[in-house]
Amino acid sequence: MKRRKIFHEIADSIDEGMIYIDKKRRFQVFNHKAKEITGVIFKNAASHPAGTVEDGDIVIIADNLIGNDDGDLKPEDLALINIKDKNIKTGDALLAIGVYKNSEMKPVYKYIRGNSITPQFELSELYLGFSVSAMILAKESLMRITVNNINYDIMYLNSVGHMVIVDGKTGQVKFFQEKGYTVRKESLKEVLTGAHYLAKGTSGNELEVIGATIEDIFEYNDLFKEIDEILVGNSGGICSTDYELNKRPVRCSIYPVGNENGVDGVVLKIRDLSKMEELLQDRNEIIMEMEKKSHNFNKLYMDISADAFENFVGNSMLMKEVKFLAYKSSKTKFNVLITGESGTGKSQLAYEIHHLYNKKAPFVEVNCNAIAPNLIESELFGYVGGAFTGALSSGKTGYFEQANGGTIFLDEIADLPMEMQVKLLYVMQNKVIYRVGATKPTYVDIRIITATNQNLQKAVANGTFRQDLYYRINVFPIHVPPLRERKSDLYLLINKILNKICNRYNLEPKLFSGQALNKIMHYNWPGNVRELENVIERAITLCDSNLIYPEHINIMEIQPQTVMNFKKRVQQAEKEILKNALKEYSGDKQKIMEELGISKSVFYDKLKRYGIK
Ligand SMILES: Nc1ncnc2c1ncn2[C@@H]1O[C@H](COP(=O)(O)OP(=O)(O)OP(=O)(O)O)[C@@H](O)[C@H]1O
Repeated sequence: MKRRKIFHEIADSIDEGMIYIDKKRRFQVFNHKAKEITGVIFKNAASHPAGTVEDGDIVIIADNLIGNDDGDLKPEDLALINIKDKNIKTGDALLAIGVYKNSEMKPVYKYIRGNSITPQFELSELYLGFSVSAMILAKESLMRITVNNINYDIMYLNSVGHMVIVDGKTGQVKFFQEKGYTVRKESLKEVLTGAHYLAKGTSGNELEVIGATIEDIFEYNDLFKEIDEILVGNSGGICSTDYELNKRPVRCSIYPVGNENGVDGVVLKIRDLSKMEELLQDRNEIIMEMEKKSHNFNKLYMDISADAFENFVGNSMLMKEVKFLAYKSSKTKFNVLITGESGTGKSQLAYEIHHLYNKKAPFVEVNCNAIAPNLIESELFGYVGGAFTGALSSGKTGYFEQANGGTIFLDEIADLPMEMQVKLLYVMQNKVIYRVGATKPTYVDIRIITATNQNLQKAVANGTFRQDLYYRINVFPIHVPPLRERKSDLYLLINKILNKICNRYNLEPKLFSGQALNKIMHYNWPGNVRELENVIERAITLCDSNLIYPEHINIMEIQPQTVMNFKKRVQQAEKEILKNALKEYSGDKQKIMEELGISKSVFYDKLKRYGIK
């Protein structure tokens, strides 16, 4: 017994969260630091005794996203403080002061659609003689409720419902929200609807965790799934992996304890990552540092300047090879053929080659597949005035002339019609073009880069692509490998794309939470960088704060595009649009129908078909 007490005291003296879970999934050790990190106990000076909300108490609420991280609060629940406003919707941000279960006392409140919240959203009142205010500081991710000049702050990552209860007669603060409300079962909704809350700041009323099971204390999530795997011997433990616990970011290491007969339990070590944004920032900087070093390495061996390929990231061996070839080809005017699956970065690479060669010269990109066959000649080579019915009398410059002195990039070259293939070959051999209807040639000085996701050799064998043209364009072939063959590039790509999209939409920089990053890194990306880009763009649109969570990453629905027929793709896009609209307009169906311009019957039919609730 004595030994056990000493052991607990030692555990409490460690400045790192330490928990031991036995084979029956019960907590046997839960040291002081772990209790602090998970919110079982508090370090704050402020305190209040245990109790419940009572009629006549003043309730002050700050909630940045009704229905999220507040115990699933519904706008109707606000009737408990006499707010019966049908315009308040789930997803709104709300500040409110009212008296509990008193239909005489007028509440004061304001609300705003959650996604349009201002940097400082504030409500201040002299309410029943007490000076009270509530505010949401979105930039600082801070909610502050002030009662008689004392601040009750709560930081949030994504969203949280903050509440302070004041005794209506004495003005004493009876309850304030703190981190760890989930383990203590003290969400805004639970306490507002009468749940008993524990004391804070006094040791007598501490939540009892020793002997409790995982589910008694926490919401089951990926961390506990991993622990269960280790307990049954399916996994050997993990080191420094980021998870969420109580909606708080934590970094965990899990070690199995046991002998040759099996696992007896696990030791879980946790570190608070509330300052995770800083950590992620640090991590990004380290990666960038490594990237720079690696560029320097390249410089030594390949003479590639440090800022080359700024927008074409990838440090895997395969990508180094691609960059090396691209760099070499940029030093010459050879025709380059870039092959690779759809969305792997062929167009981007073509631009990089051009840019390295001469960034001031024109770069004209043409998708051979996107121009109607009867227009392709006049689009590529232009025409003289009156060349055909409907032609401009002044004539028109074609893409080749526009690219004169620079690069023309012919994407999807395999789709160039046969008769145009002959003309292209002529241009390549003679460096001249003929505008449609012209009798005199125009000289052009152009580098031609072509790309395809098809097998051109096969096309030659099938007779759909000219062999002589194939040899002409294929002087310098570069193959861009699919993502599945260069997984180590994922991290760099994710960060590059994230910054690119935030810049494009003029958004504050965003970061991935540890689990979000895990999710995106562990998905088996088939081959497509564009697909990755789409997922990141969607996650950015769905995420309201500057941290992206796993639920914003919709990858289970992605299917390799090549095996999806047209109808399926349309259905997937429809489903996506509906889900995003429901989120954006907080479920306001009337508004969504108006915005999307669809009738009620079509709207409900599609909701039903796609199983959207
Ligand atoms: N290595 C990379 N670094 C940064 N961004 C990349 C990289 N590769 C691709 N991208 C981005 O992914 C998207 C798709 O790339 P791109 O359009 O170049 O693919 P593609 O192979 O030409 O596609 P397709 O020919 O099938 O239309 C682009 O937005 C591009 O900027």
